[in-house]
Amino acid sequence: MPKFAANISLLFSELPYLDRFQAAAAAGFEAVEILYPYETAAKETQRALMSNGLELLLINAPPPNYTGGEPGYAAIPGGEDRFQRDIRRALRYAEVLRPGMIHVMAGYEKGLAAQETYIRNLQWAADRAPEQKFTIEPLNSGDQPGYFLDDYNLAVEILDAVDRPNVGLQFDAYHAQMIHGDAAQVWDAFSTHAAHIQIGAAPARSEPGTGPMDFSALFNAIDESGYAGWVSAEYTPTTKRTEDSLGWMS
Ligand SMILES: O=C(O)C(=O)[C@H](O)CO
Ligand SMILES: [Mg+2]
Repeated sequence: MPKFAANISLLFSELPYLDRFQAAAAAGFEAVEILYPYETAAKETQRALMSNGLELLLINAPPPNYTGGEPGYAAIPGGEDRFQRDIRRALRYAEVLRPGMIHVMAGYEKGLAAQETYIRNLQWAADRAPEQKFTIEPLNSGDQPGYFLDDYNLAVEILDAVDRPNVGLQFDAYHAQMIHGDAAQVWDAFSTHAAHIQIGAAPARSEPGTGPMDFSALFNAIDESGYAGWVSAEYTPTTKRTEDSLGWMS
């Protein structure tokens, strides 16, 4: 069985932000992700992580409030200055919070110029912080119409062109299923590029077991692939209390 982490932007969101850490630890999690930690002073989040013995796996860049709600500028031609400011800000948080990874959001743009911009910006980020791991994640176009990175083949093309050891693929089983129709097949095809895994059940992005996806088979495939990292639960629980949605873990 893979080791499971909790994305506390979605899980435990029935609780105030700072209370989610204790709830995650009490539910047995040893690691968490926070999509956007930027509204709280980094020291406060650091205290919450440390006092609950939690490892921080991942944050996103950029912070959506700071950018006016846009999910990223990495693939926006002409947005390079903004992108660099975003990454510097994320890195300031990362200095305190020490996330294993920063997911770099691409933004809404299509075409060759966007692709070239994305590659150059990712190289810039990777070279600016060579000790920091960065990820890119395809998001399905039903949830994110017009988002640049909407396909796993494209993600690998980008990673090959970026060609930096500290930039990898974030495999999200929910998005993989929504984009390509079979998350397990996507895992088989792209697992060698995976730096991180997130899970949620299509089509509602709910807990495993609530849709047609076969998570036992997927977990077996993940184990068999030799992937030794975390598998982070990133879904909206169908239950009132997140704890009541965790039956799939056993
Ligand atoms: O939507 C997802 O699956 C993500 O992981 C993004 O980070 C959303 O912010
Ligand atoms: Mg995800």
